[in-house]
Amino acid sequence: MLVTGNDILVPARAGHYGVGSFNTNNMEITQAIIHTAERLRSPVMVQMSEGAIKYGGQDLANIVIDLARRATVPVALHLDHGSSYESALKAIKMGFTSVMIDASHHGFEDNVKETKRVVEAAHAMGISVESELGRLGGIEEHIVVDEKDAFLTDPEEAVQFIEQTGTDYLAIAIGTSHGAFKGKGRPYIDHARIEKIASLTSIPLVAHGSSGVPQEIVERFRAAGGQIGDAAGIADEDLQRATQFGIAKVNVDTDLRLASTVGIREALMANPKEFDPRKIFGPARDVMSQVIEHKMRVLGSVGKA
Ligand SMILES: O=C(COP(=O)(O)O)N(O)CCCCO
Ligand code: NA
Ligand SMILES: [Zn+2]
Repeated sequence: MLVTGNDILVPARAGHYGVGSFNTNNMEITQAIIHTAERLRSPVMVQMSEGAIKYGGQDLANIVIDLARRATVPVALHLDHGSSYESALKAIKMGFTSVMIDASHHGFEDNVKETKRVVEAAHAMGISVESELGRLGGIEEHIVVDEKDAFLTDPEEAVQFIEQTGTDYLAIAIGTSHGAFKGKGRPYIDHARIEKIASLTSIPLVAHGSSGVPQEIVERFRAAGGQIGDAAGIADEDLQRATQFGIAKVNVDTDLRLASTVGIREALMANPKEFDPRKIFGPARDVMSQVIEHKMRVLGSVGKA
């Protein structure tokens, strides 16, 4: 069933488990996400970035909404990294049940102002809101935040921000970053900071940049002709620990990008004569399902629906 982000995340925070919020850009990714959630009896969030909306538009949103409506587990459709009030409202008009307004690149006051505006409008329409305080490293889609500007979320500021905006859930910067290169080897996750913020707040917390970049997938990517440098993601045990202490929504995009590309490359390498798209995109769906299953088990959301 199609539900709001709060319907999924409030129980997750209370139950000390995480729920994956997976980015989609086409039908096969959407099927892998929702069918795996149904098979494992797991709630799930499907998210589209502004780039995905540009790429697939209402066509893609309708695929998600229809699969979500027919799903036997709770599914929310979430706008990832909404960059403006207009973008958030447009997504709600498209049928999204959860929207992020990411004004984390502004100063505190402007972030509060921008976020508050979206919260008021979204709540008037029964839609949940995610906002962000603090800056991840890596590339935040439309913003390049290099190491020195990347700053982690201040716990006291988080309390103020939540009170002043009414945000339903809050993305915090705790050491993760977007993309396949999250740090030399194992990225540093500031667990003390997560636990401090969680002890001062009661709303679901969000971890961006939470792909694990499994080495097995990276090796298969290279073996099938892919080129990638020293890729590293968040360790399973770091993610497990974070979900025990307040992280309820966990964003995953890179793992699906790598998994789908592995499926496609392996299919084409195995049979150069193949040109049936079902034989090329089908394997992508299968590899993504395996990666999604692993993530749901790590987060503890299996059987929670
Ligand atoms: O936080 C994330 C996903 O992070 P990750 O790159 O670790 O999958 N997202 O918000 C997805 C969009 C960012 C570009 O990938
Ligand atoms: Na998001
Ligand atoms: Zn993100």
